[in-house]
Amino acid sequence: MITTVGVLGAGQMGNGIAHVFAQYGYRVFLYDISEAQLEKAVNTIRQNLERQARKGAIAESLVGETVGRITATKNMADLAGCDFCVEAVTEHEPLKLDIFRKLDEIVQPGAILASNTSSIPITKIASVTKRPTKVIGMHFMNPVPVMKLVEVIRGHATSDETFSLTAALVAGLEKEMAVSQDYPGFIVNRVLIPMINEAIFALYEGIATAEDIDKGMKLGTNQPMGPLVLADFIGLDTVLAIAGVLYDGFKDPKYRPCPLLVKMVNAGDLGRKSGRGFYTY
Ligand SMILES: NC(=O)c1ccc[n+]([C@@H]2O[C@H](COP(=O)([O-])OP(=O)(O)OC[C@H]3O[C@@H](n4cnc5c(N)ncnc54)[C@H](O)[C@@H]3O)[C@@H](O)[C@H]2O)c1
Repeated sequence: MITTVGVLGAGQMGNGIAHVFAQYGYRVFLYDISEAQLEKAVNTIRQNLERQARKGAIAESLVGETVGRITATKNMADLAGCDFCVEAVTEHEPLKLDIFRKLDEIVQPGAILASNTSSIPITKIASVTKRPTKVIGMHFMNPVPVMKLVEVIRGHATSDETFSLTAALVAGLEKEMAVSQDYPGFIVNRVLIPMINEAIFALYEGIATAEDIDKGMKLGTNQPMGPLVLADFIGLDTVLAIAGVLYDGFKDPKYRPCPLLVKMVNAGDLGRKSGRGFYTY
């Protein structure tokens, strides 16, 4: 039975994943290398729960109870007793492989190790562990407490048991699952990132302003937000990393990241999280 969950990475996804598991009664260990990120994550979770309570979505008493189930830690060894771990550190393959190598050594052998990666092959992540049958992709959408979908990705070795337990966990969090095979970008980012990248090309080539590109796509195709606003929301470093995985994975020039995206990431304009991207925050 899964009662204790480890979440690795306390950024925008990690805090949302910790929030949802804790809200549904799981004991959560939230790990990050950065003290500041851990502090920010716990504050964000509290504020988001308070907002949910104000809207009447959850009982007032759940705020303290939920936050109380989360232990923030800079020590990965605290995750040793977890039954299930979800990794949500920066989208950088060597970093993820390193984290999974360590996690595999630390966490009890029966535990499932999931990755929230947007695009890095689950099969490759699983290959650095001694438990590839227990490694799976569990790709939450941003913001996690709000978005209904979890994309579940089966690596080459993922067992039926691991898949069933993960599927049950998704249902228990009252989310919907879309199942993908393990190919670059899975389902959502295979379709989404080329659209965002094309919107950035449209801006780069002077076809229209950012505002008009977003207005065109928002009102013209009935999307809740335009692709450049969405890119700022996701984080331009993450968008670039996913575009790079698609480009490398398929070796097809149609996935080449727009030079403007590369330049903005080099400049540190990462979108909402840095205060500036295609828009200023
Ligand atoms: N942003 C999105 O919309 C979105 C959506 C779905 C999935 N994802 C995926 O979720 C993951 C995290 O993305 P994010 O948007 O939360 O990024 P983020 O930049 O907000 O957070 C990343 C966190 O990882 C931490 N970190 C970096 N190196 C670490 C290490 N060695 N050990 C522990 N923690 C470390 C950082 O301190 C930071 O808190 C990525 O794989 C990304 O592709 C992102």
